[in-house]
Amino acid sequence: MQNIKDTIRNNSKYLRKSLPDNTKKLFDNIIFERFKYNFNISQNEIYAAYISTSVEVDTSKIIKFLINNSACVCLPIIHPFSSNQLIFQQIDKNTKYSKNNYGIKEPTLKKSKIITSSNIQKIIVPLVGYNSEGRRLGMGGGYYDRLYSQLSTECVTIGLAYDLQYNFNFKHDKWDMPFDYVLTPSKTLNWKNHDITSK
Ligand SMILES: Nc1nc2c(c(=O)[nH]1)N(C=O)[C@@H](CNc1ccc(C(=O)N[C@@H](CCC(=O)O)C(=O)O)cc1)CN2
Ligand SMILES: Nc1ncnc2c1ncn2[C@@H]1O[C@H](COP(=O)(O)OP(=O)(O)OP(=O)(O)O)[C@@H](O)[C@H]1O
Repeated sequence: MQNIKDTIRNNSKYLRKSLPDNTKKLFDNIIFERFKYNFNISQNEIYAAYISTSVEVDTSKIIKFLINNSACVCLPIIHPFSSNQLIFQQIDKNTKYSKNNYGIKEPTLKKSKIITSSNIQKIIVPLVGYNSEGRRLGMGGGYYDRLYSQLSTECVTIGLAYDLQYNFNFKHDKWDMPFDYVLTPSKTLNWKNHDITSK
């Protein structure tokens, strides 16, 4: 039997998929504008982002913007043997890419470019759903939950989402990643002083 979290996850995935292409493009642009408005990028600031799939908020403009503004940008790679762990790797114009087991594009592993997770200053995170307390529901692999305990306490967590990804019924587990910000087409949500006992 499916548990409640999986049912909510499937429902949010279904809603996310239902956005018409042109609406999605419009929303992605608004979220990009919101990102530029809310975050001042300093030179060499270490940003982690993700390469979006066709149903996720498009990150391509944000990544280009960060690079053009001299941030250090790193992207996740699924660890080749340590299960459900992510490695972050700095990208530049010479970076080669391959697809992981889920068919998601990621940088091809190059040891000299790995960034230690505790050095990430701001992290842009993919999500399936979020709740009113700013907790994240992901794809179900626990990748970002495990990562969270490796991040610095100063690291700013930023979710990018469509408004329909808000889920009133999602009762988070204690390990679910807390967001400092979630940017949606209609709002910039900000949770200050998260009451987190798991970190
Ligand atoms: N763009 C992006 N990159 C990411 C993540 C993400 O959510 N989005 N991840 C966040 O953790 C990690 C990959 N985690 C994943 C965990 C499970 C599935 C998965 O079950 N995929 C299904 C099909 C997708 C679906 O059901 O919609 C499959 O492969 O059968 C995919 C990715 C790392 N990179
Ligand atoms: N810090 C952790 N250490 C070990 N296991 C964990 C940790 N966090 C979560 N898990 C395990 O990972 C599994 C998936 O968790 P969950 O359903 O919350 O994933 P998710 O956040 O939706 O996925 P993802 O982060 O990959 O998008 C759960 O069975 C949970 O027990």
